[in-house]
Amino acid sequence: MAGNAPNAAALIESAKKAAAFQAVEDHLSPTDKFVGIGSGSTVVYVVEAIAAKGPSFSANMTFIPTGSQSKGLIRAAGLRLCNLDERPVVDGVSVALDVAFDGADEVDEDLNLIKGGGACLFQEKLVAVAAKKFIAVADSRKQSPRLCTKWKTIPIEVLPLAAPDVLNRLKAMGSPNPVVRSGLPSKAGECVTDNGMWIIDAPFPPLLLPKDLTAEVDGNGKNGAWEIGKLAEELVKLPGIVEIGLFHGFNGVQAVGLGKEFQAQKPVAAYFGTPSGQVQVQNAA
Ligand SMILES: O=C[C@H](O)[C@H](O)[C@H](O)COP(=O)(O)O
Repeated sequence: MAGNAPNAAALIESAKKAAAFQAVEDHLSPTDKFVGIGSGSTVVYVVEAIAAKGPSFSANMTFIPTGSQSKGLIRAAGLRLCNLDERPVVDGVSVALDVAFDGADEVDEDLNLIKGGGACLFQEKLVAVAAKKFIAVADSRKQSPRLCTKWKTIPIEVLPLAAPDVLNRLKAMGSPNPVVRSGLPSKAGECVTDNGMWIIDAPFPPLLLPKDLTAEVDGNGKNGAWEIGKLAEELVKLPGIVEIGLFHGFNGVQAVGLGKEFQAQKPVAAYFGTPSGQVQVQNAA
């Protein structure tokens, strides 16, 4: 019955769905109050999984979006919506999200992420760092030993006015051909983000982890090889860059020990659906 075999696109969709449903099952507790909902095609299944639990499960939950797509998903599912800046303040601090779920374009072996393939990286990072626990959901094509191996560019959100200078600076840092992302085929001209900014896609050679550094390789880009943390540090210093699609550093659980709550960009776990229907879970060490 080869004619009835699911095609590759259908297998990818079912892989995303399996990852999302398993992640929600494992990490959304009935007692959670504030839940971050990311952007992209995999997160659609996160919302589906939450809705499938029935209205009583989420009756006491409030959902925080990462952009207009995410807002629409929350509304369409009949879930309670609250913008990031509108959540309650307790003792002078906005309450932390109990958990946030989001997709990823590439995930390395230390759970660093590239995000922004759908131009939503800025609000996604704000929501991720506001969460005690961040969970990535994806299909297994996104798994990679080092970032910029499969997804070869870093999405960078920039002020449109600054784009020409940022492009020049990125070239000077060793990015061979950074480009402003086009809005085509759906929009003529540049891709404009939910924040009114543009996206630059900057290619870099595969990014090193701290453990890759040696006396010969210091990861500062001089030989074309950047270590993630060093590159991120240089990029965010560039005037005109609003945010970068590298999610790196430490996760929410480690952040508590470091006294750096609201600064954790990395997930505590990534869920990858495979075309064979399995879900592989990559937990933080
Ligand atoms: O800007 C978009 C987001 O970072 C997405 O979460 C990311 O691109 C992954 O999207 P998808 O689940 O469609 O692969």
